[in-house]
Amino acid sequence: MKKVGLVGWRGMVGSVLLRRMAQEGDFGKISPHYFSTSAVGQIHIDAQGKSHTLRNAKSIAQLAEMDIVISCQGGDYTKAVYADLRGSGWDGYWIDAASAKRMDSDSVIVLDPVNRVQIDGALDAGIKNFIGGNCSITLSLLGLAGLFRAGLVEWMNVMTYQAASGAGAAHVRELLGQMSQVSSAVGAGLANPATPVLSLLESARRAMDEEAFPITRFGAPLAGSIIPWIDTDLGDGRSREEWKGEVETNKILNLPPGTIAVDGLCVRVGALQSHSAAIALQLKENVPLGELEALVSTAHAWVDFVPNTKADSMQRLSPAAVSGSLKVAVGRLRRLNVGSNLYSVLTTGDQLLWGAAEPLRRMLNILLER
Ligand SMILES: NC(=O)C1=CN([C@@H]2O[C@H](COP(=O)(O)OP(=O)(O)OC[C@H]3O[C@@H](n4cnc5c(N)ncnc54)[C@H](OP(=O)(O)O)[C@@H]3O)[C@@H](O)[C@H]2O)C=CC1
Ligand SMILES: N[C@@H](CC(=O)OP(=O)(O)O)C(=O)O
Repeated sequence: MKKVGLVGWRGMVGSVLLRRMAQEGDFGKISPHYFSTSAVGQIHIDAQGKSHTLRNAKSIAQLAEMDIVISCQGGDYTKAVYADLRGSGWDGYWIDAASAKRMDSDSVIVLDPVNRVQIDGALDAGIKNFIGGNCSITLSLLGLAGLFRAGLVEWMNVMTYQAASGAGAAHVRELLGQMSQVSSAVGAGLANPATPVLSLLESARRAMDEEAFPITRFGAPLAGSIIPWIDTDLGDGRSREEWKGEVETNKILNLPPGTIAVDGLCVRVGALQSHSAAIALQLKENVPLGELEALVSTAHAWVDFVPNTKADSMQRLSPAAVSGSLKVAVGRLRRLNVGSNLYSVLTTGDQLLWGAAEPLRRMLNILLER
């Protein structure tokens, strides 16, 4: 059995990955080795009740014993160990959720319902690094796979609504802490139906302005607000999250850089789990809505096509409707009245599942099946 080193399994993406691997019986196919950056030597009891001594995620020698390493630890970790691990002569497979190696020429971004051919070609060519894509891009490509496959998309304007959990475990705690402080501030007034709503809003605003309001992680209030910047400032007006849109889309689709133009604003919202994107799609030709719907909904098993009605959209097309499932909901498909062959669409999916853990889990299985 292949020795598989699991790094970052305590984090959100890592925990979801382990849960999915247990659900799908993947642990029966591998010899798992649990690594840690913070609790080396401690005992971990896995989902099967088996006990493991945590190995040192910073030890190149211990990592080099693995046939496959799956890291959900983050980009700083990848930057700290990857080069030394390869430098030590290690020839194993590196599967990673972080962005650090995504755009390197010796890696493939994995999203097998969209680019399985490319993954197989890369394996045949001896590529050893398989990296999960950015969660927003992954979910949009998965939702619109049928349109890309048909070669219909000329450009996309992607405006995201990204959940707090996209930023990591500590950020989720901070958002819940913010919600809790706002809730405490309005609690008594809310209980009294006679309290004027403007006074409730003022109490909430005052709580958000207080010095004790927790904003260490996000840098600004998110509960009751939005944060219109995700990841670093590239200095040209774009955030790094926005830059990823075009470069990753074209790399995933195996197209020369810039073939499909992608741009838009990435915005953090107070959703807890699941990223959404409102997309303006410029198609190369005029396609009847029914045909677009058929292309989108039959692309693969995970698309949930939502008819463009108020009732369906409210019930099925939201983070609340899809969180915790592998469904990628696609709806609000209609023509936009501001140009020709221009359409709107909204995608939403769980960024911890299809947006992060599931492509890695499936890549592991692709390796095990070869
Ligand atoms: N969150 C998401 O939706 C997505 C994340 N990614 C990428 O995946 C990687 C991991 O992200 P994510 O899982 O969100 O990161 P987390 O912050 O949840 O976890 C990363 C590591 O932080 C350490 N950690 C510190 N405090 C805690 C805590 N309270 N609870 C759990 N872990 C803690 C753990 O390491 P240790 O046990 O060694 O201390 C853990 O492995 C990143 O590169 C991210 O960019 C990609 C797509 C989507
Ligand atoms: N940056 C994304 C999540 C993520 O980790 O993306 P990436 O793997 O591209 O850094 C978010 O905060 O929602």
